[in-house]
Amino acid sequence: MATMRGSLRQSLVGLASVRAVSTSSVSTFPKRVKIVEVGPRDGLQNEKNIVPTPVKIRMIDMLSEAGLPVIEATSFVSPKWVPQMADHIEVLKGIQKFPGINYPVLTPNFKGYQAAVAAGAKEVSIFGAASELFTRKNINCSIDESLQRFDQVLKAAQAAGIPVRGYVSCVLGCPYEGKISPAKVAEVSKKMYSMGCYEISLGDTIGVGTPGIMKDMLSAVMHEVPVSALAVHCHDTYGQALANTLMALQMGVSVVDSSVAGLGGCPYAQGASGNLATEDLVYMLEGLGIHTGVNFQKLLEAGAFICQALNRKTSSKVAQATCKL
Ligand SMILES: CC(C)(COP(=O)([O-])OP(=O)([O-])OC[C@H]1O[C@@H](n2cnc3c(N)ncnc32)[C@H](O)[C@@H]1OP(=O)([O-])[O-])[C@@H](O)C(=O)NCCC(=O)NCCSC(=O)C[C@@](C)(O)CC(=O)[O-]
Repeated sequence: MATMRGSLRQSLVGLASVRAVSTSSVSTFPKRVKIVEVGPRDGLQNEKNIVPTPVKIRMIDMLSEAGLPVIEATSFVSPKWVPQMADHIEVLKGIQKFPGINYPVLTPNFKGYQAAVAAGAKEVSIFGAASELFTRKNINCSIDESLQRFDQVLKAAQAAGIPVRGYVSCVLGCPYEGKISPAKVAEVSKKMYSMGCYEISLGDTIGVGTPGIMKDMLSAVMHEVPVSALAVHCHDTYGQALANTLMALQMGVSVVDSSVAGLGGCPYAQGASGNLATEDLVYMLEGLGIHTGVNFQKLLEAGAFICQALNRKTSSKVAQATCKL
């Protein structure tokens, strides 16, 4: 039975390659997409029960074995604000560092940056938002103040040769302010990019966006930041994450954030549910003939491992489908 399941899974994975051949003439998509796996950080930060550190480490090692090129490992935020990430030093020190894989961590301020670098971080991410109220709820300051804090991190990181990624949250809507104008997203993105972030990840934090809104927002941002420096980060609260990501790919974005098993959510964004599932993203990309370099079987295993540890079902449709086979 196990062998039969295995071979059926193989055929499902194989189906992706068949589709890849039939659609390889689609020229509007990037040839290669970099997946930024955020499961160990975004996926776990909202979990009520503290996930044991060895489980987090094993999850990250399995994701490394699956060949994800970037795995966001943890965040150096205040343990009072996000208790789940309090073991950031142990996690970062405990994981295997595979050659060619980056393990960035979130750093909201200089204190977090210093702690992250001392623990061996080779890349950090700062996280702002296009919404004043969300910024206040999430990192306890205004947008302007957040940019001043980020500037301190960026200057230190630049001096140390450490790349910095920047997040802009609430790009398609805010849990506290509602609609967010594309112009505001473009303004904050431009500032963070000009300050030295090598990449700006645009977050639909509460998953309210639809492809049309994604298109308008990206059009505005692409006037200010080159598309090669943009990533999208879609939560799937309203089931739009894959469609929104597809729109971004069609517009030339070639970096996509996702979370294994569709885990995720921000503790300071009411109503935020999981991210786009990495399994669903890989399945779609391979089906489009877009190379990801991810070992699909090992990715499924990593998802099954963390779901078992959390005692919950996967949110990935593809993982659900392969489980039924
Ligand atoms: C930014 C702060 C720290 C400001 O919080 P604050 O209370 O204003 O900070 P403070 O400077 O006044 O310090 C208060 C205490 O926190 C400590 N502290 C200060 N900084 C740190 C630090 N880095 N690491 C550890 N401890 C820290 C500091 O030492 C002090 O400790 P005490 O003296 O009371 O014992 C806080 O608001 C915070 O940690 N927020 C993080 C919230 C968070 O992690 N949210 C989730 C990530 S964002 C997200 O999920 C969205 C994203 C990225 O996925 C994209 C999307 O979906 O849109």
